[in-house]
This record gives sequence, structure tokens and C-alpha cells, in this order.
Amino acid sequence: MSLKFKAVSDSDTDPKSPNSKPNNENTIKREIVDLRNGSEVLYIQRFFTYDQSWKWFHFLNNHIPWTRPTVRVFGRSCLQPRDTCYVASPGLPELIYSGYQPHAYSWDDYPPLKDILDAVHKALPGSYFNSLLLNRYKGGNDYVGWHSDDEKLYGLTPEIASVSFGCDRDFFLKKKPCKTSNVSKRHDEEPASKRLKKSCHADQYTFKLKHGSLLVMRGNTQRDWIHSVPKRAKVDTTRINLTFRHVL
Ligand SMILES: O=C(O)CCC(=O)C(=O)O
Ligand SMILES: [Fe+2]
Repeated sequence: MSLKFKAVSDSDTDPKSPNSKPNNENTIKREIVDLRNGSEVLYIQRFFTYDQSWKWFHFLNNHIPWTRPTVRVFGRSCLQPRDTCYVASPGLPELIYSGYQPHAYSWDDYPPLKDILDAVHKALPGSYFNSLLLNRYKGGNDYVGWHSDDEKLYGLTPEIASVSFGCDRDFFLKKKPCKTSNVSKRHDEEPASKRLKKSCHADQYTFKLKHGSLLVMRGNTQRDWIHSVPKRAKVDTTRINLTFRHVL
């Protein structure tokens, strides 16, 4: 089953609403997608107003010290297919992913990031984020491949809050292949290597991540699902994405 996530229609609210940031808490629409087995995604399409979101986009595009590091993927060195930057509270364990250890900048260096973080905290009572990975996709050739954010320093059930500014991009979520087959087929009918690749469920969800939106992945999502932002030939403008995380 491939399920296209239905976003709220454009007529629901005026995207150029003059509301202060974020959009009025009592009227913004929250969509929850139950991925089963304790995995869940929350999506708020118009979390920030249209105008405020463009102000932040331009600030981030011009002031964040973006880098495009060399990372290791399947044992090979390659240029990461997007720009990146890392911000973290002092004293946290260092983040290392794909053999790359980003420098941790301070929240104080970029005050608008603190405003965005405050808004996210306010919308998600009980949640606490102390680090932020920023991504900049400069066009449709920039992407993030299939992965889960399951680094040990985030704990067993990390919550990840993802804010998007700029051009819309597709965000895919796909169930991880099961380690053991639960179908009635006998295990000895095919080699183990083939069996391990088989997915229990063919579930895939597509979200169109809009300018000013907030998407939150929760529970077992990083354990049981992988996600990606694929290349898009027709996209030629920039998207900036902020993923807030809690380092234990
Ligand atoms: O750009 C996005 O929406 C996703 C980024 C992401 O998955 C990550 O930084 O781990
Ligand atoms: Fe991710």
C-alpha cells in the first residue's frame, strides 16, 4: 500500500494571513498519521505564517555558515548532496554521522533560531530539543537519501521536529525491511539474504513539506521507518530545513 498523505486544502486558511508567528495556536490544523506499532507523525502545514517564514528563510540563507562536507556512504567518500550546519547547547556529546563530525555552533550566534525553537517548544508541550541540524537544498539535485535518525545519542525513541522554509519538497517515509519474515512462505524456500530484504508491509507515505510547515516524527519511527527527500528534476529553487533533536 502506498499512501499519499492528504494535506489540508489551500482554501482552509489564507497563506498570507497577517497573524503573528507562529500561526494562531487555536486555529491551526494538526494532522496525525498513526504509523502503527508506536510510530507516529504529526504534520502542521501552516505552523508559521507565510511572511514570517520568508523572513526566516532569507535570514538563514544569508547568515548560517553553510558547509557541504565530505561524508562516507557505504565505505565511499562523497560530497554530501546538500549544505548543512549544526547548532547545539553546550556540554552535549558530539554528533558524528556518516563519518563526519560537524562543528557545533551556539544558539546565541543565531537568535532567530531561538525564536523558532521557542515556537516549536510551545506547540509541543513536554518536548525538549537541545540540538539542531540544518539542511539547505539548493535545487532539485540536492537531496537526502533513505536513512533513519537513530544515532545512539538520541536514545531509543527520539522525537524529531522538522521545520521547512522555501520551496516545497516531497518527504518520503517507508517501513524498514523486517528481519524475520511473517508470511506463511517457508523460510527455506529462498536464501536468507533475499528474505532479509523483504518488507513486511509495503507501506510508504508521502508528505509535501510546505513553506512554514512543521513535521514531527515520534515514538518508534526512527527504529521502524526510514525517510528521504528525493531529487526532483523540476525543482530549481532553494529549500531550508531545520531538524530539532534532543541529545541525551
Ligand atoms: O529535509 C528534510 O525534510 C529531512 C532532513 C533529514 O532527514 C535529516 O536531516 O535527518
Ligand atoms: Fe533524517
